[in-house]
Amino acid sequence: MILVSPTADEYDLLRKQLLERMEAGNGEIIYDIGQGEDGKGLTEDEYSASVATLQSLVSGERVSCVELRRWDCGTGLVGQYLLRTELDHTDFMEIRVAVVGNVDAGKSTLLGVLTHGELDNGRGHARQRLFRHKHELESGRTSSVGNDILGFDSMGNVVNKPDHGTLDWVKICEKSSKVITFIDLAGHERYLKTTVFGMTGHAPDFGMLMIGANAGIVGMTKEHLGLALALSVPVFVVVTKIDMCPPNVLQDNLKMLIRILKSSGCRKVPVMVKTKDDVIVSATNFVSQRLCPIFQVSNVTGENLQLLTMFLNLLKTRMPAHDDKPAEFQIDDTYSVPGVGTVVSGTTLAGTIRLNDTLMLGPDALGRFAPVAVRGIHRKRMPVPEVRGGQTASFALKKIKRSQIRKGMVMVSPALNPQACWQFEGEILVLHHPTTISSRYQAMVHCGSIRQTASILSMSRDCLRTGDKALVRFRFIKHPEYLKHGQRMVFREGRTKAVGNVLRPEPVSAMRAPPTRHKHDIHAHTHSAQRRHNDHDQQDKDTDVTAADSPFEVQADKRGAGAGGGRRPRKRHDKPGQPSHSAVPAN
Ligand SMILES: Nc1nc2c(ncn2[C@@H]2O[C@H](COP(=O)(O)OP(=O)(O)OP(=O)(O)O)[C@@H](O)[C@H]2O)c(=O)[nH]1
Repeated sequence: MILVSPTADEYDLLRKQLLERMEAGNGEIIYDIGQGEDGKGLTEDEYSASVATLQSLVSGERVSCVELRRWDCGTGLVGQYLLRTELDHTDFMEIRVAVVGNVDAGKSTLLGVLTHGELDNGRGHARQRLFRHKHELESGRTSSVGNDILGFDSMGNVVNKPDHGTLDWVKICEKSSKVITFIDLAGHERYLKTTVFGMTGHAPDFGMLMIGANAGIVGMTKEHLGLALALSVPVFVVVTKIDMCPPNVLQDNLKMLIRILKSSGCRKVPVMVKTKDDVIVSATNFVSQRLCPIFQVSNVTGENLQLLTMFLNLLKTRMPAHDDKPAEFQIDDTYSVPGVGTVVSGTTLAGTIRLNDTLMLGPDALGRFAPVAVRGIHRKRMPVPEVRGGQTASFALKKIKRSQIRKGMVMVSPALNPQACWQFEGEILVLHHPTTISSRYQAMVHCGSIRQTASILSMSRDCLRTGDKALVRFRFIKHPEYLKHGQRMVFREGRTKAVGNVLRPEPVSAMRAPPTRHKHDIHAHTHSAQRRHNDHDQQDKDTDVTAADSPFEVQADKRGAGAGGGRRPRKRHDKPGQPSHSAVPAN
């Protein structure tokens, strides 16, 4: 009610609170009108007066104010407004969405339709623009991690305007207040390594799980959903091809989807998004990770695509900027650009990196870091003077060969005195393994943009089966890496999958030779870990997210199966994954 006719003091207080909220919300908030302390709505006049006050509060602040919805709550009018900062043309908010789902679910098609604003013909017309490799064009299958962008202005309008079928990224970024980067991950099992790399190395804020309406939950769908859950990436589902699916098949597949989402392995609250109100409610509650909005769309008729677009416009990044901390940038790709030289792309995990800053690049094969100057910065191909935590970028580097840089390396502030490690201790949970894992077992560690085989030196248990959790000491087999406590990791090889956290990197002196392989003792941890594990020493079945039947256990800790086989609810032990980015050629 205070918005209706505030006194001068109240007005100042409202303005102060609003600007604080805008800052805390990284330049964007949803403002409620009419829901006063008495719980009553407003009359028409009161509502208009409140909106006028709100507009006056943000005037002079370069903030857009757009009505999202207004409705009668039974006792009067209430409404919600999107307040978004109008950024200057070199800056924009950045949201990364990993696009996953089985082959032929329509991933590339949906991205083509969303970013080019032109519907598909059902025979692969829209996806043509997105393919990056010749063999993809021929087979229609995505094999590499691709990126596409969708820009929204401060009013929430899409700014993508293809010119003769091609999009000018710089123009999109200049006009945008918010840019959604879609990380199009391969759907085929053969490219699972790429998919996992995309999910860990490109730091998605959200996962968009695509399902073909008539195919339903097939192939890699569960695997991809499981991966997103394991990495604590909130997921929304887009069911495509509703134009060509018989209603009974669609209903059966939706039922199956809901059953899986609600199962003890997922513990999600599915929400069918059918109206604008559903979009606003789901978008505003989405970061909580519990909610799983489901959209049913057609890329051919365009049905419900406007709801999905509105949802994307309202998404907010999950990645804290930490821009007052020392700079940290993780490299997920390298390029050689004629006339520019070596270019690296990746994600700024913390701090602010400015043109001509000198950062420490490493670790090399001996674990060393070398100073390197940043000669050019691009965000989504647009030259910018600086990049902040949470943002992806490409840097042009001087006097360094591309061959000296590999994915997984970092560029960090010299103040961090970075150390590489050959070995580290992690706590892992085995999601699936056909038999048992023991010491010396080797598999690929994915951690941020690091992707390297590591072998198990020792474990807090003799062997590990599906569903087991343990402290494990790993050693990289090729070169040392830069790791940090708390980083999320995936350990996988074929159908074997484990997820966990890095607990203790073991830095080595940069110049010392790599340690020889020997079994290390981690008995100090063994007893307490063993005690914990005895608690939930349990069944080794159905942790496999690829299992075809019944609810699956993605988080796998199937401890606590009570009498009669019922499972008690359990706590997620996961923390949000470490961020990263999408490989964007700099020029
Ligand atoms: N009728 C109809 N066809 C669609 C729709 N969405 C996609 N398609 C068609 O489905 C086929 C597969 O779509 P893609 O976009 O290549 O599928 P994908 O998931 O990207 O496949 P991968 O890149 O191999 O992972 C294409 O022929 C599309 O034209 C839709 O909503 N309706």
